Amino acid sequence: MSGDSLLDRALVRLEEAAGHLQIDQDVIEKLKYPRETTKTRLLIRMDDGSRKSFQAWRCRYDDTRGPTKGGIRFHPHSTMEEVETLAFWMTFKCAVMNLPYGGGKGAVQVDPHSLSKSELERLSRAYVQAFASTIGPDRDIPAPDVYTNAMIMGWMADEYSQITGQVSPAVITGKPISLGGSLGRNDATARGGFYLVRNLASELGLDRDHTVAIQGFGNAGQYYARLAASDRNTVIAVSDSAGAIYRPGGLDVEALIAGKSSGRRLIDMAADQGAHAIDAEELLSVEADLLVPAALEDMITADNAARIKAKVILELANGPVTPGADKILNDHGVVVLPDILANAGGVTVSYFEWVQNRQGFYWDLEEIHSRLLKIVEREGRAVWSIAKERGVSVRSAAYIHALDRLATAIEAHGTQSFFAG
Ligand SMILES: NC(=O)c1ccc[n+]([C@@H]2O[C@H](COP(=O)([O-])OP(=O)(O)OC[C@H]3O[C@@H](n4cnc5c(N)ncnc54)[C@H](O)[C@@H]3O)[C@@H](O)[C@H]2O)c1
Repeated sequence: MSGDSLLDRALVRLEEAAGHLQIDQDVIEKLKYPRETTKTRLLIRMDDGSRKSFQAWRCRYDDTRGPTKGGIRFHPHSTMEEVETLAFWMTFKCAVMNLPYGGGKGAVQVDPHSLSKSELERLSRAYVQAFASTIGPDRDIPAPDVYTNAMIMGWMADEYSQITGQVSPAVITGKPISLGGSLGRNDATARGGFYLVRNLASELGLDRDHTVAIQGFGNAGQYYARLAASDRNTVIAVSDSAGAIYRPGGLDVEALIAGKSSGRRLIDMAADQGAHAIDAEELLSVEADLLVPAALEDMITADNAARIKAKVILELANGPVTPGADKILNDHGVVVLPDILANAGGVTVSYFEWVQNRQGFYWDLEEIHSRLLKIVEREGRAVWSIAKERGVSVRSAAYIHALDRLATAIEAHGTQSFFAG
């Protein structure tokens, strides 16, 4: 665990948490490595008749607490190590929320924007053909991640049903509503984070009308902006991959969302909003009470952490703060609400989708929201109490909470597998 890869850095959190619990070394040994990672190349026919192949992976990191669960990412820079790290985080995220799942993740190394819609469909179906015996409603349940969406999940569910000869909507979550998707999945990640902040607001020192800066204006970022604005918070800065805009008096969130859906970049909307276009990096250091990273990993590092002025960071993205940055933020009194808790609303509503598919009875939106609220408040409070009682960061507390559950489950499974091989 001495290296500096993404997975090494993720494992630092495991070691830290283990130091606070009386845990058998066997448990740590089991959680240090993925259970299985399958790598393959997907060969598809392109529209011009040529054939092209793409590297693809599926990792089932740990299934002690239930079938593995985690999204599929389509990204040109995806690597096996990234997939395994994301699967590790999913293992802990499901445990923090007490969902009956282990952690998994998948990816295809592709720039999906370079494919036509029919090429994208062939690639999505090829993924399921390749991993048909890995995934399954009781084995491994994918979902959307960066650059994948409900349409892709619909194609994948359909392909799986054709292969197995059965309608199996519970094999995948994040599907279109017409194919068994759940109400409330679209904004679930942002909503979970929003409920967490609202519930802990007085402990965090955030007033009702606090100011917010959001890095990344995709699914998670846009929905967070909308929820925050509707609760009288003021969204003062937002960024996408092209740059950031800042208006101390507040931005018109709905106009920005409408502009993004018609393909405009945020910086092109600065003038309409009376906002300044600023460098993407500058967004991190604006005078906002709450900073919401909602883009990609490793955005807040030891190089820029000291410039952050926010009191609280809500990690809607996975892994946006490096361990080096964590230390600086901690020293500066910035509270980080960690990804495995802050963005777990998405997997929680995915869990609701799976439950509804299996029972064949569908809930209304009010029921989804109230069940999500209950789980976020229960686990958020539990994590906060651990942080206060033990005098540790909220991140360490979330890992301690999750590791305790994982260790109990690993021990409950018994030791037979230790002797089998
Ligand atoms: N969508 C979910 O349900 C969900 C659930 C859990 C975690 N997450 C995590 O949230 C993050 C965002 O996911 P998403 O679904 O919103 O993705 P998305 O693709 O919809 O949006 C990503 C956004 O980040 C922006 N971006 C990329 N690079 C940037 C940079 N350098 N600076 C500023 N902005 C940049 C993009 O322009 C885009 O606006 C990821 O880390 C993902 O793993 C998402």
